Amino acid sequence: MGDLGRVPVGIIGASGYGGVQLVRLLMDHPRVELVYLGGESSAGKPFSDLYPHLVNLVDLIVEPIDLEKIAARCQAVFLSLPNGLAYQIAPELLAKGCKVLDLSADYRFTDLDTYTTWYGGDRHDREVASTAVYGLPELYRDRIAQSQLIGCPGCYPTASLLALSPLLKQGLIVPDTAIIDAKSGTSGGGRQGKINLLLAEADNSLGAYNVGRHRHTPEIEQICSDLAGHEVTVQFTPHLIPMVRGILATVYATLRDPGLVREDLVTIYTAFYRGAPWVKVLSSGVYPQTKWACGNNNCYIGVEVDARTGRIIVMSAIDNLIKGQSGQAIQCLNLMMGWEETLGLPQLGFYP
Ligand SMILES: NC(=O)C1=CN([C@@H]2O[C@H](COP(=O)(O)OP(=O)(O)OC[C@H]3O[C@@H](n4cnc5c(N)ncnc54)[C@H](OP(=O)(O)O)[C@@H]3O)[C@@H](O)[C@H]2O)C=CC1
Ligand SMILES: CC(=O)N[C@@H](CCC(=O)OP(=O)(O)O)C(=O)O
Repeated sequence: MGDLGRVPVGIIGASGYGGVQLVRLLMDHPRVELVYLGGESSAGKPFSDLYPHLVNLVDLIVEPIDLEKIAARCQAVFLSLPNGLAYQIAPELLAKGCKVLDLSADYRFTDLDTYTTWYGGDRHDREVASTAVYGLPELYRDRIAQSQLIGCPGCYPTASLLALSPLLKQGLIVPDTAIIDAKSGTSGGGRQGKINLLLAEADNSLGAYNVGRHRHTPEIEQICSDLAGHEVTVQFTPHLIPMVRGILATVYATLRDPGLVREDLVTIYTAFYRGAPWVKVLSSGVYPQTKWACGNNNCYIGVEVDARTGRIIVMSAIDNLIKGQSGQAIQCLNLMMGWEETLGLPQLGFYP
């Protein structure tokens, strides 16, 4: 234990966008002491050299990844690494008594064959992986609280699943009619240099990518199937949009009962998310903007019914780096530690 009952926590992969967002949120968390930041190419550098605006605020130096030392110092460890690394690290940390929150895809799948089909690799950690819980608190709050290993959801799945869950759980839509049209800011691609994320490429441009084959599709389908109680397929199309932060997912599906109107759906969504402090169901006729979610841990949801086509349209807006990543992981840590689910997380962001 650190001082004054604070829990010592570390981040492996602190230099990336997810890592620095975790640093910023954990710095202000009242029950956490940030004691370790780890990395590969950034190891040895003061963290404030990587992010100079944090000078005098974060005085930690990025350290090499030595699991023995990390486990001796940390009670909980966030892994904010590219896919395929967490499963080489998490088993040892867990064996040494750490709680592990992985932000990559490594522990999101109940079926590891699905994982290897989409992500490759050779999983030797099947027993450990079977103990992981999908870190979407709005759906798996109790299981997260009991777990030592959390596979935090991807950013697109978070926005998509929060939009779809009430419909699937209550059998309100015709199976397999869900279409997810989602748009992400460029920070979703991380801080590594990628050509499509250059300003000259992304600015003034909007386009789809990985159409019909994005790796978040099986992740979304896994949770949809769990909610519906039968296999569900979805049509998911991601787009890169010229902004830095935020995701807007617009979800279309055919209603089983064409008599349902917008007000019915608002009532259903409001009831479903009662007790979920980070989901804001908007009033009838109000649709979310990504700007509202920017810098906070909220997911804003607006619903509409088109009586002409018999379809429901649900719009869901999050900050990909907070509710879609670091904030959600901290929400899970809060549950694992038995703290308030809202502790240390921002209610307000940048919007006036
Ligand atoms: N960006 C987003 O909106 C979201 C991202 N995610 C997931 O979160 C994870 C982190 O994403 P993000 O922060 O965007 O990624 P970045 O590319 O910004 O950062 C990657 C981090 O991983 C570290 N790293 C890379 N290779 C290695 C290695 N071989 N060994 C050890 N450390 C390594 C880097 O450290 P160093 O600089 O020291 O080399 C860096 O800190 C990914 O799995 C991503 O898919 C999930 C939801 C949303
Ligand atoms: C804009 C952009 O490039 N977004 C990323 C999604 C980031 C993410 O959530 O990825 P993980 O599932 O690996 O955690 C992408 O489409 O690959």
